[in-house]
Parts: sequence; structure tokens; C-alpha cells
Amino acid sequence: MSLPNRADPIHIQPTGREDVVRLVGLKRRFGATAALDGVSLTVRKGEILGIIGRSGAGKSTLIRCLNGLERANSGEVFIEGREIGRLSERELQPLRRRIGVVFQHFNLLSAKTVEENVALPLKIEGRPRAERLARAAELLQLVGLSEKARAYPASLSGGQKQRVGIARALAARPALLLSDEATSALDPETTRSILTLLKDINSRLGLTILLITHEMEVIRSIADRVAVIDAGRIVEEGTVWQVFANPKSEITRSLIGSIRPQLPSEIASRLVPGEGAETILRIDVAGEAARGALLSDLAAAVPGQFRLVQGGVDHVQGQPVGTLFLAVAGAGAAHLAQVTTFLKDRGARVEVLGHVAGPV
Ligand SMILES: Nc1ncnc2c1ncn2[C@@H]1O[C@H](COP(=O)(O)OP(=O)(O)OP(=O)(O)O)[C@@H](O)[C@H]1O
Repeated sequence: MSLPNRADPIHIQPTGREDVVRLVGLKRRFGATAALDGVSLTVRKGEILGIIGRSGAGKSTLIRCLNGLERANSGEVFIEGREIGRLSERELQPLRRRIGVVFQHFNLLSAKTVEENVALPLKIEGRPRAERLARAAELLQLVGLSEKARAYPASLSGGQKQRVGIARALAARPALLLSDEATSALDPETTRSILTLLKDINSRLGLTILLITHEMEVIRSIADRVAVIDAGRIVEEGTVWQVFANPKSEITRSLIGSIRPQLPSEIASRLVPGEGAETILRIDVAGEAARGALLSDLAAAVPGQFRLVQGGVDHVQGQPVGTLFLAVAGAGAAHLAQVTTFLKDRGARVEVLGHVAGPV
């Protein structure tokens, strides 16, 4: 669907054909609160970009500015190269249809059947009934719900309702699928199946997806890139596995912390600075560094006793990313330096967390 190229005040600026959305220096204040404090971000064609932030970080405001429901105080929003800031409500409507939204609470019409819900965006566009039903059937097949076409939402499970929500969001062939906490109301197993479906749609249809979430697990599962928003600012942005491997900001570390190995609290509470019977190291490895036989090579190269206290290697975008907590016995400063130098030379990040008086 291409937009009419009318001689009206629509500001067209080429942003490169690959950008579906581009935000430039977006600011939005509510009284003393800067909900968005200079957000610049690009959603590239065909990618899954995740935006993650805690409650109050500015995610909803960002979405509202993106689809023109909220006007930014300053900055620009480009949808497929078209700046929306100066568009009237009427001019915004066709642009809004370029963004299909999947909602946390599904937002299905209970008095309409599944196929009517899916076809609704096409009805609003004034498409003929036969075309609407054909498209609904195609989309219900895509989301695996063909047999529920005539059912009503009340008879569906949460996961099935969300599949209908996804089918409806795709009905008008949007340029961008915006998933607004789409799995936050679902149990873990249903969440996995919905995320698998979104990834499948992205791969098969080449559809660009913007995932808004407060859950790092959602980002880890299917996003290509991630942007972390905090207090209205993008504090970190990058390829998902690289951000996982080497988070730069405190907020990112804490968001990742919920799904990465942590030092057990009973050991953490016994840590003291200075010296002790054992030194506890945190070792972060990713990519090549996580593929080798790091610990056995360490034991072969450096004398001493090394014990794995806690840890594991996860796979993010097919890349190994791991955190290991290692207890090094009887380590003096020189020995410890030997251990950390060996590990760092092998591409690991090493942090001395502290010491414990006796074995952990
Ligand atoms: N209409 C409004 N009036 C006043 N303050 C607002 C309004 N909308 C948002 N805010 C404030 O702006 C900040 C960002 O809010 P926003 O709803 O965008 O965050 P969020 O990341 O979506 O949070 P959540 O995950 O809880 O929905 C918050 O401090 C919020 O209180």
C-alpha cells in the first residue's frame, strides 16, 4: 500500500529505504516529568527491534508519539520516510494503518467472531466482504487458528486470543508490527509459542517488528537488536547478544540479571574484601571466549584449586553467552593476578567479587 503523494504540507524526507521508523531527538514533557528526553532511534526494515524499560521509563509515551496519538514537544518521527509531526488527524490515518499493533490485553471485540475481528481493519478501510474474509482465512491459517474462524473470543484461551490479535494486526499488510507487551498477560509456555510465532512471521514475511517489553527474556528470545530506555532516554543500544555479553549501563545489567546466573545470596552475604580462604571471581564469556575449554585450560596453565560455584552458558542469537562464578583457593595477590590475566587473555571479563573465610 503506497501513500498518495499529494502537494500538501506533508514533509517528506528520504531516510534510506531500509528505515521503517526513525525517531530524532524526541522530547515529551508532562509538567516536570520528561517522559521522553531526546530519544533517537531507528527501526530497520526486516529486523526485530526490542525496546525494554522498567515501568515509567517512557515506553507508552514513545508508542503514542510513534503512531501520532501524542504530539512530541520537539524532535521528529518519520514513518517510512514521512515526518508525521505536522500532519493533521486525517492525514495521519493512512500512516497509522502502516503500523499494526498487538496489545497486551488483546482488545478483541467480544460480539464479533474471530474472522470478523481479524477482518476489522479491512472493514474500516472499506474493503469488500469477500476480500476481507479471504484475507482473514489466510491470516488465521498463518497463526494456526483456521478452525476457530466462526468462534467468539470468549471461547478462546489467552494464547489463541493473542494469535487472533496478531492476525488482525497483519490484516492491512502493515510495514511495522508493534508488539506492545503482547506476552505480558500470558503464562511462560504460551509466551514462548507467541514469541515463536512472531519470529516465524518475521522470517517468513520479512516483517519488521518493534517489541515493547519490560521482560529481558522476550528480547533474548527473538529480538535482533535492543534499545534500553530509562527515564526517557535510550541508555544503551546494540545487537542483542553483544548487549547481553557486555552490558554497559547499570539498568541493562539489572534487567539482564533477572535471567542470568547470579551468585547465590548465601555466598554473596559472606563476601569480604581483603583476603580469605577462597576468592570468588565472576567470569563473563561470550562468542569465541565461551566456546573454548576455558576452565580446564586455566587449570592446566595456572597452578591452584578452582571450583565452579555457580554458572551457565546461554545461547543468544546462536552465540554462547555465559557467566561463571569461580572459587579460587588460597589465592595470594600474585596468584590471583596470574589467574585473571590468563582469563582476560582468553577474552573473558573478570571481576573479583570478594573473599570468603572458609570454603563455600
Ligand atoms: N498523560 C500523562 N500525564 C502526566 N504524566 C505522564 C502522562 N503520561 C506519562 N506520564 C509520565 O511519564 C513517564 C513515562 O510514562 P510512560 O507511561 O511512557 O512509561 P512506561 O515505560 O510506558 O511505563 P509502564 O511500563 O508502567 O506502562 C512516567 O513518569 C509517567 O508518570
